Amino acid sequence: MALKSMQIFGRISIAMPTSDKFESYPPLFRPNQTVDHGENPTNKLPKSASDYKLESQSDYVLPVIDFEHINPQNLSEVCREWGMFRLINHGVPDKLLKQLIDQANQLFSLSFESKQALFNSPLLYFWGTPALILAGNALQTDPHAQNHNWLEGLNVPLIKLSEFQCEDQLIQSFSSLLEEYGNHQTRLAKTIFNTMAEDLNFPPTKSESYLSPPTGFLRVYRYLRCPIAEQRWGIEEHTDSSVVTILHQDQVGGLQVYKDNKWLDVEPIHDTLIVNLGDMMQAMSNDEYVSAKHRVRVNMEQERISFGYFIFPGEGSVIESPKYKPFTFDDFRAQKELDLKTTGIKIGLPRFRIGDEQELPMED
Ligand SMILES: O=C(O)CCC(=O)C(=O)O
Ligand SMILES: [Fe+2]
Repeated sequence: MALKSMQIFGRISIAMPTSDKFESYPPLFRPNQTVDHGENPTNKLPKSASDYKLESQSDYVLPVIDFEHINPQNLSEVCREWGMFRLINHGVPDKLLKQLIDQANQLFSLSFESKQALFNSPLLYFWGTPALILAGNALQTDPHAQNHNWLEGLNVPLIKLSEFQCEDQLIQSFSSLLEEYGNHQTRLAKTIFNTMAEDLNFPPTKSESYLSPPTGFLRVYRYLRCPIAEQRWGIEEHTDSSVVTILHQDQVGGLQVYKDNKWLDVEPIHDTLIVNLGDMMQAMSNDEYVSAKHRVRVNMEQERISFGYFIFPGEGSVIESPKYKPFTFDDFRAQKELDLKTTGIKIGLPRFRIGDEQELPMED
């Protein structure tokens, strides 16, 4: 078998058979390679399986919202209680959902080197921790960082997709699917947001500037098989910074939501999407709605594909609600990036909530 020698991050060299099925993995995530992944005490998974299994299926079923018959009262309750729900009758064709997963699988199965060479703006390839990436601008994480998420992905700003042409047939076809999918996501996000805006009595000018379709972007993820799945996260616990996030996942599972002090599995159910509210929505609602805390587990046997759609307020739109100092999404993002750099964690809304400042870590 042909052997290929590779220099990883200028530090460690490994020999890898070219036909190795882990050739598609970023080197850091290949099994039996010599990088010491080390302990990760702060993010270590609890040992007890019951911690991440539903305690009682009947008490904790993720609420369902029927998009075709959206009931404002139901939606309002779910946004206040959970900040996450399952969306049915969403009108995104089943065929499109399947093709997206199939083609994403094909693309991610290419060798790591091909993926690095093939993907270019607006489909930016990354691996590791996406929280450190600016929307639309893939920034590589420190390869030696211990807290990297066990995934690779594509970051795709929708606004740049319509003019995109690529000679590679698979990428061209995938980007057309993403564009069609993105249009559906915008349609869904607008209706869901407008229903919430009515419940919260936003003035019409605020409603318009609080949700801006040109800011929408997609993340296509492949969570990788992980030999130390008990010690690593697909994505560690977080809240999204968006107004609204919409997720499409394959049948593998791994997404969990935090509710009433428990982590609950968000089971994959065919032909349903998962919607969660982000920090912007929580602030706009003056903390009446919840930005749902969630995380993704990895496993030893299977890769997992998911698609996230994220939408934000318009540029310069000032979020005003009694519990918060007025701020824009740009202010929020800049603060988040500063916090990540100086403290290693996202602090998020408490940075802007009146009265919370005293309790927060100081910036360097
Ligand atoms: O892959 C998933 O199911 C969730 C992804 C996620 O939480 C995120 O991208 O913020
Ligand atoms: Fe998320």
